[in-house]
Amino acid sequence: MEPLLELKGLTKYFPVTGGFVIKRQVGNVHAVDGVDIKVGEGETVGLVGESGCGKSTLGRLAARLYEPTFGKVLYRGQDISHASRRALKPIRPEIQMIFQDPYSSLNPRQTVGTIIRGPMEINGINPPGGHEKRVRELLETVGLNPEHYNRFPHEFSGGQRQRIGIARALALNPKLIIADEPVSALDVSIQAQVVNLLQELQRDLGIAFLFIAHDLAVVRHFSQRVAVMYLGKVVEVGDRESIYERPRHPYTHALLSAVPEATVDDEPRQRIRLAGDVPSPINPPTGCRFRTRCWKAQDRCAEEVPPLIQVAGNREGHLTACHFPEAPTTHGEDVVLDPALA
Ligand SMILES: Nc1ncnc2c1ncn2[C@@H]1O[C@H](COP(=O)(O)OP(=O)(O)OP(=O)(O)O)[C@@H](O)[C@H]1O
Repeated sequence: MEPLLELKGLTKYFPVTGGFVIKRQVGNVHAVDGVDIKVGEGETVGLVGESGCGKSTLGRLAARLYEPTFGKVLYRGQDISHASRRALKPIRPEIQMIFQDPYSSLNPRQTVGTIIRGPMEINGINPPGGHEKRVRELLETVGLNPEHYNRFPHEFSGGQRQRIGIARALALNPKLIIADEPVSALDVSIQAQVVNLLQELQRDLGIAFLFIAHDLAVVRHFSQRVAVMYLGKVVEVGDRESIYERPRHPYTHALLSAVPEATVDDEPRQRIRLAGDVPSPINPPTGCRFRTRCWKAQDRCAEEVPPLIQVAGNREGHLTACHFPEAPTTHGEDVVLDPALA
């Protein structure tokens, strides 16, 4: 079946300018570099990686808030990579974004009712029974009291404000929500409640999600598939079990080692401390971008970009971009060990 969203070789460079008097371009920030991701109808794909690896840029490209430098954004098979504002108009309501900081994305001078009905009014949507009735229904859907229609954002807690942002995104009956770190700013106890709400929306309304987070623990229960990003590239992607139980990329291992409950063969993972800092995306390392921090790196890693492929021992659909992947764990019966890797 055709995916709802397909990103093909998606690339975004931001120009870096220099010079005091005459500004000229001296380089590029390689924020997103040749990313392929598919999101099926009603599916949740988690996108994880450290700060600065390009997750937000990718989310904005997918929502076509940014225009790609190279590559394609296909929505229901239609190439919208360079579509004009007018051509995007009918698609915009179907792709909504929710952001990390609910407070800054809500106008403090508007009531909750005005905030949530705004997108319907702008898009000329007149629900049966009127806007107010629909807003009250949406407040209920996201677990808020419909009687709070006339309240202002400052009267709500952080978690409740994120629910207001979610209700506003739902007002246009989206098919895809790009959630950019939607729970990172919330207390840990509140995070689970908001993730549960998103999960209910996915189940009850069939909404697909591209769920962006910096740690693997948050996306674990919610995502059917997970893509791991490092310095502008996807280094590993696969279904949830493959990523959490049989990770092959050293970077995925390092990220998982920071998740307290993650285990391999019921043994807790040893914490992996990565050497050095993430290199600059202005001048990323040649070959494999992770090699400067990788304990397995060899000469080949500096010379050849590892393709994102199904390396020996991976299950169908589990792709890894590494010349020297970690051995698959013996966790599952169906893992075929490559003698060269065992
Ligand atoms: N508008 C811009 N102009 C120039 N550089 C940018 C712009 N937006 C992002 N970048 C750079 O692109 C790289 C990727 O940024 P991005 O915000 O996409 O990463 P991220 O993984 O979402 O990080 P975070 O979790 O901290 O938001 C960073 O080096 C960032 O500084």
